[in-house]
Amino acid sequence: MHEQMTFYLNQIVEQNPLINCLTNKVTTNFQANALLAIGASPIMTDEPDASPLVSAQSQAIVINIGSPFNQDKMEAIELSIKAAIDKQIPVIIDPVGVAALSNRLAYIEHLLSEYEIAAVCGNYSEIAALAGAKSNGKGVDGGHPEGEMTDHLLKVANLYQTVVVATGKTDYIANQTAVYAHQYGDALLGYVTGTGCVATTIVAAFISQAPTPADYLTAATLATGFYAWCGGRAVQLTTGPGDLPIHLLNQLYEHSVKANNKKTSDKELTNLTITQERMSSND
Ligand SMILES: Nc1ncnc2c1ncn2[C@@H]1O[C@H](COP(=O)(O)OP(=O)(O)OP(=O)(O)O)[C@@H](O)[C@H]1O
Ligand SMILES: Cc1ncsc1CCO
Repeated sequence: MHEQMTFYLNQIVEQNPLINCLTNKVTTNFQANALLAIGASPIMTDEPDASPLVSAQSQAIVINIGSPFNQDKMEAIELSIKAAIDKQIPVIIDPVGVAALSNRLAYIEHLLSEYEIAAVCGNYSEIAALAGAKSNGKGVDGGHPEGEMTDHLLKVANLYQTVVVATGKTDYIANQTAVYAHQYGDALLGYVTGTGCVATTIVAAFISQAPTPADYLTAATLATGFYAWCGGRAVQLTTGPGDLPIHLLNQLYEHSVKANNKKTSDKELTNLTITQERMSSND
């Protein structure tokens, strides 16, 4: 696990992957800074003319339908997805707001059905909504959906043949056959907007360095583990939500770019382990 984590973190720092984020106006700056902190290269485009061109040159693209979500954005999204898939560039979707708004749910279901999506990353309510469960979400918040989260993840993974990430108290990561889980985060992360959107961009950076699509599950599992682990450590250094993003960005940087520059093994990271939660929907 530690070797794989080091592989992905070093790859990101050394390859400096371009990650095009078609994202929302609330969290765009936080996402860009988090990508820079781990050694990736962010670009935020959501114009129908520019975005597909940038997507075709990127190493991964992020589709986040948080506000604005309008005709221009939808056009940019579909053209970008087509441009990326044409070049086998992974597409990662953050289904913001699908638990609260039926038109967004229908749109994300359309994207997942129509295109080969590398991963879909949302909070509990968003993933439950995609699984057709009663999600109890409010606005863009996570909430406590009915049913078992692992069932919801496996259902979405099987419906759309994709990797699924659900963030919350426990982060779950699944494909059609297995679910992984860890609890490295901290509830304080829920008091800062965009910590889930940032999680998705970190997943995109890791997936951009996956040797093959068969490695997307591992990449997403390592990404969420690394991110939540940095989040948990950041919380220990904060006095509240105000300075949490500062410490989170510092931790992301400390254990990626800075560790890579030192060329010595990051001993603190060796404590990070992630276990398999269950095998398939029949278990
Ligand atoms: N109760 C909790 N305990 C521990 N960690 C948590 C908790 N809630 C969220 N997290 C962590 O916070 C991060 C963001 O997850 P969350 O589910 O809050 O995202 P989100 O609702 O999509 O956020 P946003 O929409 O603001 O971007 C994840 O890394 C997750 O592990
Ligand atoms: C608060 C908010 N509203 C639309 S997008 C967004 C960022 C968190 O999802």
